[in-house]
Parts: sequence; C-alpha cells; structure tokens
Amino acid sequence: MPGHAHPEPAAPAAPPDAAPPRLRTEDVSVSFTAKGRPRPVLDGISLTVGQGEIVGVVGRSGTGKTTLLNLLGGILRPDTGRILLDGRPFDRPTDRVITVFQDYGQALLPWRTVRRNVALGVERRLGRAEVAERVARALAMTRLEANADDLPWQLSGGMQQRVQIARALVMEPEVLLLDEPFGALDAMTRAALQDDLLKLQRATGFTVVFITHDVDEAVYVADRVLVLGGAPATVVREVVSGLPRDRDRLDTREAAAFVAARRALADELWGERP
Ligand SMILES: Nc1ncnc2c1ncn2[C@@H]1O[C@H](COP(=O)(O)OP(=O)(O)OP(=O)(O)O)[C@@H](O)[C@H]1O
Repeated sequence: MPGHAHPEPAAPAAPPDAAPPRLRTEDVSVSFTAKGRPRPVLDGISLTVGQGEIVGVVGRSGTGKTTLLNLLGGILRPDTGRILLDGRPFDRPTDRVITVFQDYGQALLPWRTVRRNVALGVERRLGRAEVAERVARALAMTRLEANADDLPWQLSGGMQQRVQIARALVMEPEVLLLDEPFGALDAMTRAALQDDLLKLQRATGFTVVFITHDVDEAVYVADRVLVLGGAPATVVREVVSGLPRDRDRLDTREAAAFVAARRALADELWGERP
C-alpha cells in the first residue's frame, strides 16, 4: 500500500530471464576508524535499485547516507558484503555510475567555460566531434545552451548545479547518484530542478539514487524512499510513493498517496520512539 510498505518484503522469485536489478547491495557493512577504534557506520545493508527507478535516501545527519552513496558509486569498498551492477560484482568507479557531489560550486573549474567544464569527463577519451555532440546534448538537456561560453562565476547557484548535472550526463551514465543535489538552492530553483530531473529521467531512462534532507522532495521526486537509521545504520523503512511518473507539482502535493508517503516518512524520522 502506498506509504506503508514496511521493510523490504522478500522479493518474489524472478523469472529466469528477468533482468537483474541495476544495483544491488548484499549484506554490506562499513566501519571507519575513529580515535584508533573501528566505528561501524553501515550494518548489513541489502537493497536493490531497479533499472530506471528513482530511489531517495533520507536519514538523520551522520547516519551514513553519503557512505552508502559512495559504496553504490564504487568509490568506497565495503568491509563485508558486495555491490552488484546488473548482477555483476563491482567495487571501483565506472563511467556507468556517475556521482554528483554536494559541493557543486567548488567542483567547477573556474577558468573553464561551461562548455569546457561539461566536456571534462570525455575530452581525452573521445574524438572532437563526439565530444562536441555529447556536450551539446548535455547542455540542451540541462537548458544551458545559452550559457555555454559563460564562466562559472557568471552563473546562479541553480545554473551551477545544472552544469554539474550536465557534467554527469555527458558521460551517458546508466546510474546517476546525487548527494543532496538541490540542498543549497532557493525553493523555486529547487522545484524547477526537481522537475528537470524527472524529465531527464523520462528522456534517458537512467536510474537515480539521491540523498535529501527534505521529506517533500524525497516523495515528490522518488518512486521509493529508503530511510537509513540506527548506529550502525540499516534501512529501517521503505516507503513507496505510488505516484505516477508524469507528475504535476501542484496536484501531486494534494494527492492522497503523496500525503500518506510524506506522513510515513515524517513519522519514521521525527516520530516518538517507544
Ligand atoms: N572517511 C571517513 N573517516 C572516518 N569517519 C567517516 C568517514 N566518512 C564518514 N565518516 C563518519 O561516518 C558517519 C556517516 O557519515 P556520512 O557522511 O555517510 O553521513 P550522512 O548521513 O551522509 O550525513 P549528513 O546528512 O550530515 O551529510 C559520520 O559519523 C561520519 O563522521
């Protein structure tokens, strides 16, 4: 039932020719060393992300959301367990899974134009014509054609974040991992970028995992929201929004499915514990 899908039920047996989930973590645990002692952060996390699915991750500050994203991106290796991409174990960065980090302002090279920032990931690997083509496509998808020759400081925060997303799109990834992608933006810019992301997903079919602190954003953008909680953290709850993909901002906020999913997440994050 939308909004009340409690921890992941056992997956139904897949037919033999079914495609594997795009991403899967199997019993993944991570510890960091703090003051000379191991400090477990993630504890036995098993989750799947389907092809073309949009999954949100919420949880209190410091629970391990970024750590989980780094695992999914092959940036961090788990201590135990494994990560699978299309059914194959992987534990190093790949062009198929691209992460957009939080500090977008600083991540752009200030001496490069928007076009050349976007080209960065492919310029040494592809021929000139293909680079130009890919960059043009990424700029069009992020509505940045008119700013192609601007320098980063000439752009607003929302535009800078769109450049970051264009930098990821130019790689033509199958999975986009976003760490609080719109956190630092004003409400209107944020709303516009949420809709951009939904549109982009429809256009490209890529799979998205994003972290947010904003419960409304989680429900509006995601098909399914995972709540990380506990220390060390596990997935303590999973909420399926049940919203249609082609969603409208105003109607959606009043939809029963939206309200129920938001309530379920708020209960989990801020409700009183017995
Ligand atoms: N490289 C590291 N070395 C040591 N400890 C780390 C490292 N990375 C993260 N941690 C610790 O692991 C815990 C989880 O960090 P993480 O950044 O994944 O949390 P988060 O949920 O993303 O937090 P926030 O919402 O504040 O961004 C924190 O206590 C953090 O201090």
